Amino acid sequence: MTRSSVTTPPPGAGRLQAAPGGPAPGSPLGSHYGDCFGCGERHPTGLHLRATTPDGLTVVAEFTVGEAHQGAPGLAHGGVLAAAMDEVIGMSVWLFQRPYVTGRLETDYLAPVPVGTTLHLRAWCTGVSGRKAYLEAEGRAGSPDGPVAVRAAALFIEVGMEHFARHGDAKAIADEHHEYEVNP
Ligand SMILES: CCCCCCCCCC(=O)SCCNC(=O)CCNC(=O)[C@H](O)C(C)(C)COP(=O)(O)OP(=O)(O)OC[C@H]1O[C@@H](n2cnc3c(N)ncnc32)[C@H](O)[C@@H]1OP(=O)(O)O
Repeated sequence: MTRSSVTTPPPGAGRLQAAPGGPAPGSPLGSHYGDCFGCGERHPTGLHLRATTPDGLTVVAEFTVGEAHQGAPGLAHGGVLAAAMDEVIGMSVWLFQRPYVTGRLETDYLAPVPVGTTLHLRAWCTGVSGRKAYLEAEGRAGSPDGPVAVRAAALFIEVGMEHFARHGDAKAIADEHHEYEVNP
């Protein structure tokens, strides 16, 4: 991965620890919002990522490229592939058990991805320093051992739930996240 200094953990950064109350190894990770383009089951043309954590520390998911995801005819749009990277990395909020948002996302495209291809996605955390979490992801074509078609490195920033209430749809957040206190 060609990552920049912004997405490289600084010396002394901590490692991701399994959060108390976090998902057990083998658990499915739910959608954080039904209308999310990345994971929402209600989104008509979204990515419909379904994720699990094999070990409580990493996230794996699958995304099948559809007609609605094309850039060049018959091939996945690069922005859609970046969205898949963002989403599988973003699923790590379930491991942290705290809300984070993307601050920076860097993507390497290694091979074109035809419509109909299932990308096997994996995301892992490379370090945590204060509010900053450093994460990477890869998408392999066809199988978990297939060729790497896309890679990403990201800096995520921890926010409070009030971030979503203040800037977004406070009622939708409250409806889908009863376990959090939201103070718009
Ligand atoms: C309910 C759960 C929902 C989960 C959703 C997951 C969905 C998937 C992930 C997404 O797509 S999130 C949507 C896309 N991202 C955004 O909309 C974020 C927009 N940006 C912001 O809201 C703010 O810029 C942000 C919260 C990230 C930071 O603002 P703050 O005022 O809270 O913090 P600040 O600007 O002081 O930055 C904190 C630190 O992070 C650093 N930082 C922030 N953004 C950065 C950036 N882009 N590049 C490099 N460094 C960055 C910043 O330099 C600083 O470093 P230091 O502490 O060392 O000084």
